[in-house]
Amino acid sequence: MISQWISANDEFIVVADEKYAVNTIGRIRMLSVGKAATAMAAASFAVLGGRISEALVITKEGHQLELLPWPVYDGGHPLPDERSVAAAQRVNDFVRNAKEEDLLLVMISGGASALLADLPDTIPLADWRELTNTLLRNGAPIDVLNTVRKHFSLLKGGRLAVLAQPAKLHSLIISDVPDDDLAVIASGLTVPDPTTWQQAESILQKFIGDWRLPASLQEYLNKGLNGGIPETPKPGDPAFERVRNTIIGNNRMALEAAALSAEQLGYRAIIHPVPLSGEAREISVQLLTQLSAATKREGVCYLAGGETTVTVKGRGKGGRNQEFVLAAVNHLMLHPDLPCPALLCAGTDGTDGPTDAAGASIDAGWLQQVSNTGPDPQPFLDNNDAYAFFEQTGGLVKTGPTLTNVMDVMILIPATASPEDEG
Ligand SMILES: O=C(O)[C@H](O)CO
Repeated sequence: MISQWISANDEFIVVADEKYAVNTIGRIRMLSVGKAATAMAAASFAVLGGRISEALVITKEGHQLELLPWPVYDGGHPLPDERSVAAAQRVNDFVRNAKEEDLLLVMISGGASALLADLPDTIPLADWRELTNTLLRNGAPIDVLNTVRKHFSLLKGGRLAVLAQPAKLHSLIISDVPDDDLAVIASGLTVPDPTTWQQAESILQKFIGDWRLPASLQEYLNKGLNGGIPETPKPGDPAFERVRNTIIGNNRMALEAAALSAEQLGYRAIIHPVPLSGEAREISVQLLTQLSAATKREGVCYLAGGETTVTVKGRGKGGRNQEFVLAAVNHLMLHPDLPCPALLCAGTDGTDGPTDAAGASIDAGWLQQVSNTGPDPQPFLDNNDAYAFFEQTGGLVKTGPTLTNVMDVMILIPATASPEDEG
């Protein structure tokens, strides 16, 4: 994707629809952050090579690529850790003190919000981790989570772009959020932020449940609400006049590529019209019921994308994709009259929750065997322990890090469907 969006000749560096005249720009510097950071950096290097005078790459552990000519640092994910604090400091040092003629290329992909813990001085990392964990476990969707992140931050919510002034800044962005909302992806590092302290407060009231905000966060919130901490920069802020943000990849592109593959295999591919969102176990059953009504269609492959959430009530291990498939298994076992489709649900980044699996998959043969020999999926579902269930039954999908990140993909082939070409 990068090579479609960046090109260079003796006169111009072209980034998306922006032409930067070589004789007017000084240094070209690059910051790449997120789960796709190393792949994006390597692809940019392939196009721009030595024209990039300096680069900083921040990614998740295990998402490294060898042979990058620049330093690559890890941050913690899904919960930020000390590495995320150091990474944020590095980013801060890297982008400030820019010169007017500099061009800062920023490669952004999902995961960056946790990889950078750009916390104000008064907020200890431990408090921040606890808050992030609580919001995640209580099923906060990404736009909600990132509204909070942007307000307790030194770089998010467009502040990185403000820090980089007066340089020209161009971000190329891979979206891993619903509707490709620029202000939500990676907490909108280079995008003006329409959200407010008041919204952050209502979200906290709604999503932290019985947990009490630690004093450091409560004090910071109160200060924000009372005007003691400036709001995030808003749309229309002149600081963004020299800033461009371009989305170069998203979930829809992955679904279209999957549809093409399915059609090459002889299926008729149908892309689900709405992105998946909501509680994984509920959406899974809704979709099964809806699509099983359509099982008379021969040779169909349904594809859906999006990102569900899990409200964690148990103590098990899993991720939203594994829980989605586990809920389907449970439903199918409770309704043996329903034909079992082939179903796969996985994160395109290769990681589902805090596990080493991308997701899970089942088919009729697998279900038959598990129905005969157990275990019963219900207790695993009650304990949010999808990983253990699929580990025992052989349903985990493991790809390892894919070095990209465009949310999740679900593939469902109804029981009666078969490819035109059996081969
Ligand atoms: O990093 C993040 O904020 C999420 O992956 C969404 O982009």
